[in-house]
Amino acid sequence: MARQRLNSSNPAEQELPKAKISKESLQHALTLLKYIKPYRAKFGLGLFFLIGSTVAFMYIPMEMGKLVGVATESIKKGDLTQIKEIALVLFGTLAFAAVFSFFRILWFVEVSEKTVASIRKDVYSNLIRLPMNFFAQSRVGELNSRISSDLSQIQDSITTTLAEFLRQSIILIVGIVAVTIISKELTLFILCVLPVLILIAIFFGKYIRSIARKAQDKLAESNTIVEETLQGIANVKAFTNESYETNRYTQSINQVVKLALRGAKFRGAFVIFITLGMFGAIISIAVYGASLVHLGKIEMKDFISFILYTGFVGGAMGGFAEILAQIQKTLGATERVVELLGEPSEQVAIDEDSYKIEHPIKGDLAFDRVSFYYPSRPEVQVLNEVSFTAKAGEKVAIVGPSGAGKSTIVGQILRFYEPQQGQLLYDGLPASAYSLTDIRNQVAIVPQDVLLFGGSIKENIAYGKIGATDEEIIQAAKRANAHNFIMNFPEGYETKVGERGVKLSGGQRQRIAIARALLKNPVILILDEATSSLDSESERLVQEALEELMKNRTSIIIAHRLSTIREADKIVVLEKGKVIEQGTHNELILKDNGLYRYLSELQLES
Ligand SMILES: Nc1ncnc2c1ncn2[C@@H]1O[C@H](COP(=O)(O)OP(=O)(O)OP(=O)(O)O)[C@@H](O)[C@H]1O
Repeated sequence: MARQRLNSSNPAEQELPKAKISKESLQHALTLLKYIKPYRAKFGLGLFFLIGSTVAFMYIPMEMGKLVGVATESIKKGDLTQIKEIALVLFGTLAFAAVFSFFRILWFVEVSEKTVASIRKDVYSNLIRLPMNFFAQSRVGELNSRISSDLSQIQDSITTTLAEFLRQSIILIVGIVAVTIISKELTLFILCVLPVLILIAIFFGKYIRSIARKAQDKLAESNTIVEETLQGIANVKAFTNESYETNRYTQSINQVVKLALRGAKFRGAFVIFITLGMFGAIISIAVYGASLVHLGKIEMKDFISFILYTGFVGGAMGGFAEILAQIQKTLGATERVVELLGEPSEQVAIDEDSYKIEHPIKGDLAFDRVSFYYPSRPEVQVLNEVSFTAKAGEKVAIVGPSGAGKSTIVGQILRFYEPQQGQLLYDGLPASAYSLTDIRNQVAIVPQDVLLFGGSIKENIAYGKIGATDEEIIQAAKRANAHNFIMNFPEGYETKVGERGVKLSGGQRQRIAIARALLKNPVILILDEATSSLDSESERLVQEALEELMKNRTSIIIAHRLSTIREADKIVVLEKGKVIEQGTHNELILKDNGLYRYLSELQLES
């Protein structure tokens, strides 16, 4: 019978959308079957043991009936031998079924774990190679939870749903055959009554579950209030909005209670239905059967077997609704996973060899009339015929108001997106002449917001060069002015950072990122200057480290503070995706009505 979620405080199960059972959805499911293939022998054995244990269980009612018959006779005869024999057979069957069930579970779980592990690995390695555009259009958190719930659903199906489907089918077929052999009359009677009652129970159950789900959703909503307000507690306090938030939470909780109480009424009614309807039906069958026994139409032992088989058949009929729902959910999950596996990925290598540079770049970079819009927003032309060059070893700054397209230029250099028109040239050759991996291996970025991964400082620096030696890491940290502050932590380079580790200041994080970039030793360096300013000591340390990093390589600096780029070999001024000025600081500052001059004056004033 369908599992019920009766109480609003039960943990919220993620309700996965169901898919129609169609040729297409079944084909998707078949695509994933290739992952089971390596374990098909174990899977086959599991199936065999499943059939074995189910058939054994189905034999028990027959023997139980016999036991009752023999018991009646033994009173007359005064002999217990037959009872003992049947008891032995019953316990033997139980033991057989138990051992078979053990192996069935063991093997099904092994097959499902290994199968889903290979699917997980493939999904992840495909996901991580998808183009940026995919991530721009999907919400990463949602994607993550979707994949994990979809894969759990598939795993559940291999372990449980499939087994249950087979088990219940066997029970249903064997059960109906058994009751028909015992008494056609009684079978006809139950086949008229049972399906109707079960259908009512299924619909009733569904309705109750939908109310429970609404209560769950409401509860989740109220939890969001708690989460949001605790995360933004400083805001709540600063605006003295404690009572406003308390009211909002109270209202939300009251709605949960209202829905839960409504659900309770239906649950109560459901219990009435089960008591009167279901048990009433069982009693009716028993009374009808007893009258048949009385009339000598069936024997007592067959009557007992009949009642037991009826129980099994009823259970199997009820169980099918849930199994069908699970199958539909699995087909939905399969469709989404197959879709994800089929997304075209970028041509990047993900094996160890991918770190070898096949086609070295000297460092000349040129934008040649590059026009670009994000595929998700084709109506906004973000770069409009952008052209500029950076010779090997030069420092080129890109400046411009917010939204001018500076970060988009960074994305272009890293080849996150293809321009719709124009091209990028590396050492005079079009970007298409290089593999993506080669370009990205020779470009490094020190971003505005430095993301540190959960792990040690050492691991975070080594991210610039996987497999770097301790000596190389320390050297990079020293050159990045990071060694001293790292050594001030009791655990030095082993200090844990990231979400669960120590919090590093903005300047410290930047120096870690600089060390990372130094270790990567790129030909082209992109500096996305942080907008938030650092205190002067920190600023000096970061600036020094950056100077060290920029030595002997082409540097593209996305500058927010114009004071830092006076020495640049070239400044490219961008406005609404167009290059409107370019030249050195001294050239641009002399331009009357020039945007650079205007922006410089604006910053000087502030
Ligand atoms: N992934 C994206 N998808 C769609 N549009 C985007 C995307 N990223 C940026 N844009 C849009 O492209 C334009 C340029 O953005 P970009 O981030 O390149 O500007 P920016 O000069 O770096 O701005 P800021 O100085 O504020 O960082 C903006 O209109 C922005 O809304």
